[in-house]
Amino acid sequence: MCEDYRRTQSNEVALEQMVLRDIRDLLQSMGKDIKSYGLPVLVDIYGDSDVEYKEVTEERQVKVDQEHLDIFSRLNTEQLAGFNDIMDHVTNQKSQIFFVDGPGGTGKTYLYKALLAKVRSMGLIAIATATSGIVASIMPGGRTAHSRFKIPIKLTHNSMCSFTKQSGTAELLKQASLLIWDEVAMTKRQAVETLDRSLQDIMECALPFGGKVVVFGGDFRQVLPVVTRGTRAQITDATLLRSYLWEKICKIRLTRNMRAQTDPWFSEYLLRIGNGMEKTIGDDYVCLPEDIVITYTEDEKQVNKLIEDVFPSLHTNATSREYMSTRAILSTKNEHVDDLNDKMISRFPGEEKVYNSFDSIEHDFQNNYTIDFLNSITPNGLPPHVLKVKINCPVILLRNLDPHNGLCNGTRL
Ligand SMILES: Nc1ncnc2c1ncn2[C@@H]1O[C@H](COP(=O)(O)OP(=O)(O)OP(=O)(O)O)[C@@H](O)[C@H]1O
Repeated sequence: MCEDYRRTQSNEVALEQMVLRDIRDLLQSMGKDIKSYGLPVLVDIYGDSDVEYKEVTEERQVKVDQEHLDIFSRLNTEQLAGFNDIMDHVTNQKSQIFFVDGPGGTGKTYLYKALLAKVRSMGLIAIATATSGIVASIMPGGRTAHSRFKIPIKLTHNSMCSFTKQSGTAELLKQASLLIWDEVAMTKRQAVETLDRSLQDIMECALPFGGKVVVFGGDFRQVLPVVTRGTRAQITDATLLRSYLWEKICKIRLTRNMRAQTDPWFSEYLLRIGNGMEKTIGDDYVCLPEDIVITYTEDEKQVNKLIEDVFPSLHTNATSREYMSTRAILSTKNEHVDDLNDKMISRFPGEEKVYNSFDSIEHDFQNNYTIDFLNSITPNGLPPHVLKVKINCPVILLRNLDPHNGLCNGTRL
């Protein structure tokens, strides 16, 4: 960064300020504050107020795609009813919370895109958020809910979002006509309740979310909030379903699977599993139909068959974007993912580049953890000690590097 600026700026002090400004912008896009990192002081020539209202300017600059405006004419009956109801509340500034309830593939994201485009095309502010960075990046101007609303990591029954009433975030929220939060089923209800309290505070209005039109979406058949070592009852208790807000929410139900339209049997089968209606063995296991199963054997043969079925003729197709972006092997455990990655990368054509991580332990004066041991473990969210890559092989980010430009945890490149 510094070297880039050095070409046009020789004054060291000015150079340092330019780099600091860039770092501040990057951190701000991830909802963080440069002041927390002990860096040299940034002398802001524009003054603090300009910086704070950057959130509003940025939001107003989100482009409205014609393609997203055109979605309106393609909405199915259920989506259209939801769209009209929400837009009625937005245009008439009537306070309401909605929950778009639909199993995977019923067009929830499709509906949000239509709403965002419509509200923004009217010159109003619509805020798009999701619980995970990857889903947030699918919506134009999308950000994770935690970063956009500055929700604290540690939540209690009376916690508040960490923005002040005078901040740019507060100003943005005050001006917003519509707030969307997707994948809310994965979020602890305390996070949603924190936003409710904070909005009531900044709007000085005792209505839910300070009188805003808020659209939640998600699917309780999919992933639920993570409660470390939590029991089933504790996990259920952490969901929005158990919040005081739930009964105040207007539900919009989507039932028509738009993704699997060509395979109605599969979409109905998925729905039966999600609704707990498919026969189970023991408590949790469902019986998969034989034609979608590769029988397990101890040797490597079946894993190789799985790879060949999903990635046929890999050598000839490895450089095809269409081929690589339309297939994936999912696994429930990281150790299986590492194993599959190893096999896939050795099959992938091209020269292999190997990168090793540098691991060390702080304050381990007795040398309890040897380097070999550190190298042998792959903690959640970190790549393995030996990372092998090849030109054109897909990679998935494990960090939110630049969410504003779509580089989030989970982005596939
Ligand atoms: N009315 C529609 N007309 C045509 N295509 C649609 C319609 N609604 C949704 N789709 C398409 O169906 C697919 C699934 O939609 P979408 O991703 O919005 O579903 P979702 O409910 O958000 O799914 P998930 O819960 O898995 O994220 C997408 O490819 C989308 O473009």
